[in-house]
Amino acid sequence: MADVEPIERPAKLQLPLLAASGLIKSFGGLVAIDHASIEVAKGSITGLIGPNGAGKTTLFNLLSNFIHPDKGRVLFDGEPIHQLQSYQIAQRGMIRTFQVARVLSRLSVLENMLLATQHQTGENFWLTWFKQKQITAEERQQREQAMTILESIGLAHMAHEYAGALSGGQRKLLEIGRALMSQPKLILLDEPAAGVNPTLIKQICDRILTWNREGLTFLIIEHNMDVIMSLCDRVWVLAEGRNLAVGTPTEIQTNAQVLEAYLGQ
Ligand SMILES: Nc1ncnc2c1ncn2[C@@H]1O[C@H](COP(=O)(O)OP(=O)(O)OP(=O)(O)O)[C@@H](O)[C@H]1O
Repeated sequence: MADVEPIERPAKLQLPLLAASGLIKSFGGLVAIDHASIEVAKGSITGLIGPNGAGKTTLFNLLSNFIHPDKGRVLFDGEPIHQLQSYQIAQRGMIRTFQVARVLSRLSVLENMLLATQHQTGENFWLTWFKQKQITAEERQQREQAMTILESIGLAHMAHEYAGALSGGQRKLLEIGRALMSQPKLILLDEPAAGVNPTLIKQICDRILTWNREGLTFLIIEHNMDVIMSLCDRVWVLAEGRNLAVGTPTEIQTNAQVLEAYLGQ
């Protein structure tokens, strides 16, 4: 019998890492998300833009199940996620950050990083008794991982400072660093450049590009168009809760409807 070539499965490979369709979400009488869809290709840096109040953060909340849609569905890595809690979604590899970075000010920078670690043996009382050696090794490994990430985001020298001492931009970096601790597949970043000085914005963008080259996928909400232009492969535009356009940054930049939506504001 002739050798049989292994069958490739391009269909599976081409599945978007994150795909949402037909999403609707109302708050009282206000339809914040109105039949919106979005796809994030594996390995991409995808942008989500739109005028103020367009529904970007609400869409993020729906994608990560922080709030539940009235209608529509979200698939992460090919699986529906509507029945999962936010922490279970995080365990599957999708982590989000917030417009205002959520760091614990009274904990050190390093402690903030360690809070993010998942599946810790030390969380189980009995294992704590029987597996003391393993816990110590695990904690050491997590501290090393945290310090490596802090190094890469330029915060290693502040590891033992209170997180409350960080600037707004440094808090954003810490939040991204903390997201990396659980080795996600996809990070949803809500305005990583907002309120951050230009030097730090450049540093954040460089880091995002490096992590992306290492295999991490990003979906980014951002008002800073330079950031969108320099980072994104594909950009989705939302206006009044609806999909307005999707394309490359250059296509979006010259799209008449998009310009009108922004200027109309
Ligand atoms: N929990 C809520 N209750 C009531 N209305 C809400 C709620 N969350 C969002 N909205 C409304 O939904 C609409 C979309 O808000 P959202 O914050 O998603 O927009 P956005 O595109 O992220 O805006 P921005 O760029 O200004 O952050 C707005 O009109 C907002 O006031």
